[in-house]
Amino acid sequence: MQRVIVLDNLAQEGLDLLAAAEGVEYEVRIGLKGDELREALSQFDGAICRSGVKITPESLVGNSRLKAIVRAGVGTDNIDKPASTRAGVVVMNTPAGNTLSTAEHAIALMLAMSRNVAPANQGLVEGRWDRKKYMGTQVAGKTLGVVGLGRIGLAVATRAKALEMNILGYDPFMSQERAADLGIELVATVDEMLPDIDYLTVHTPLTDETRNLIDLPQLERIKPGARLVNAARGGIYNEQALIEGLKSGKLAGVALDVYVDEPCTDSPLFGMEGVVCTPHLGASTEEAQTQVAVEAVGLLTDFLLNGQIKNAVNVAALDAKTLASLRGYLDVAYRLGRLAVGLLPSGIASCRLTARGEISGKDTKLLTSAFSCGLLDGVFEEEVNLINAQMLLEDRGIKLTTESQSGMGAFRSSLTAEFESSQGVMHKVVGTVFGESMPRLVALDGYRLEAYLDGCLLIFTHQDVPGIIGGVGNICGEHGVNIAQMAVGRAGDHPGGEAVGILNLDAAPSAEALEAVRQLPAISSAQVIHLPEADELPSWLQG
Ligand SMILES: NC(=O)c1ccc[n+]([C@@H]2O[C@H](COP(=O)([O-])OP(=O)(O)OC[C@H]3O[C@@H](n4cnc5c(N)ncnc54)[C@H](O)[C@@H]3O)[C@@H](O)[C@H]2O)c1
Ligand SMILES: O=C(O)CC[C@@H](O)C(=O)O
Repeated sequence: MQRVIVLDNLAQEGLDLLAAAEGVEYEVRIGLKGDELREALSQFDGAICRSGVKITPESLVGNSRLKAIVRAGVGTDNIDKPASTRAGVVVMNTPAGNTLSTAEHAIALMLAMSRNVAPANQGLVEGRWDRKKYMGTQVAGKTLGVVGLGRIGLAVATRAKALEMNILGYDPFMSQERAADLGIELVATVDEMLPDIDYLTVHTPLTDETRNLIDLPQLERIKPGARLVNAARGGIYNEQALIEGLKSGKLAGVALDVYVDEPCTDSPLFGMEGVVCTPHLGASTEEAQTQVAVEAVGLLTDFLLNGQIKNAVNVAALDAKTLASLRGYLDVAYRLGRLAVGLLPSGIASCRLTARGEISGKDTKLLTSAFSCGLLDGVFEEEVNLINAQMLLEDRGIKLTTESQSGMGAFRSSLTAEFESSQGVMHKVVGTVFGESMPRLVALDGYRLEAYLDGCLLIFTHQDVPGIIGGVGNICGEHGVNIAQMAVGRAGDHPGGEAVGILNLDAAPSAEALEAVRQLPAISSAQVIHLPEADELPSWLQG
């Protein structure tokens, strides 16, 4: 049973879907923080939240169960993404469900601010008929600056055009042509638009570039009497600068839905003339909440039940079809990682994974992650998976590079892993898939062979002389160890040189048997490496 925790208010339609999902059970626990949140998260496989709960690094400490957090909404700034990735937790969001509602809210704030809707209403509530006091301003014919022309920014621009406003836009990821098609005049910097705008609205995420995008220096440049709207994220406008801009008269109005610290119930901006504020209501419509809740539940159940990753913000997308088509090679990559650790048990400093043939056109990042999982499995208390493996490898300073070569070589597809210890000991192994799903080792340190890539492997190097296989086979027989398959490989086509042998054994040989193999004349080294059987594979590899 997959257990899901709902950490913020979620529309009933989403909860109904969770209740109906087979193999899933859920609990709603709102308002958690600190130790309570950490303990709760450790008992669930998936979590759904909005912007209320804060998923901090501390809240994920020691958590080996949680696999995914889905944000029912756009902004994931309340979820620590690096900490989630490190903990192997995929973070997904529902980016489109609340676009129109938020755009409408930005427009509503702009109009309410222009026509003094909030104070005029308050005047009536207090018994005043103040028709002179609340002289407004018309938006038609005015210029609106839109910073951030993504989903919401464009929806705001379209609506503002319908209100007969002129639109100046700024977004480094928008082309002149596309902007012109939408009737937006694109400018090269925010500074450039400031002297020309009557209204400004921002629709970017809060990042290092957008934090304090509008501060005192920008207010110097802005057209006197400008009105500012923020329904994106608190902090894009510097709140202190807004206060000073209003006090000096440089700004005629400010409309905010979002704040630096939320919840925010006490701000010097509240009650100032020209200011209208709402408590983060952009997405608070029945339509938006139903849509994001339904989408969030779909994303989480698809992931927990089928391994499908969509709308992830900390890892690449992974649909069920890609996962199925790659499963055989993910398995080989994982096993080559395990084999690498077996061959270099004292530690690996760097490795290179090369995908050859048909597989080179597939998602090599995923193959690299699977190989990294093989390298690190069992090293940490937490589960290592496709989400966190590469980051954990980087944390430990292990260099891993990936290459793709479209040429096929001897196999339609193969994966080559080369790895080196910090003492300079190197190995090179090549794996492929036989049939649909049979992982095979087809080369070891330049020796061509064909060995199973699972269970117990007895690997020995020897002089290529008669009697070696017989000698090793006799020792196994004497010690009651059954040989499932054997493979020998020589470096070139000529006998008599160095060779390698691999026996796939049904059980691990005793230390005594291994020592007896080592003592055979012409054997130069022998070691036993355990690779996982099908039922020992990590959950993400089990189909
Ligand atoms: N008030 C609410 O309830 C509410 C609801 C939904 C979304 N939001 C917020 O609205 C914002 C926009 O959401 P969206 O769905 O449109 O996101 P989006 O990803 O579709 O668009 C963001 C745009 O910002 C642009 N951008 C990034 N950095 C920029 C920069 N330095 N300067 C200019 N443009 C930059 C990007 O190129 C992108 O086009 C987000 O911060 C989101 O969290 C708020
Ligand atoms: O959950 C909410 O209501 C806030 C939504 C909004 O800030 C978002 O980023 O999607």
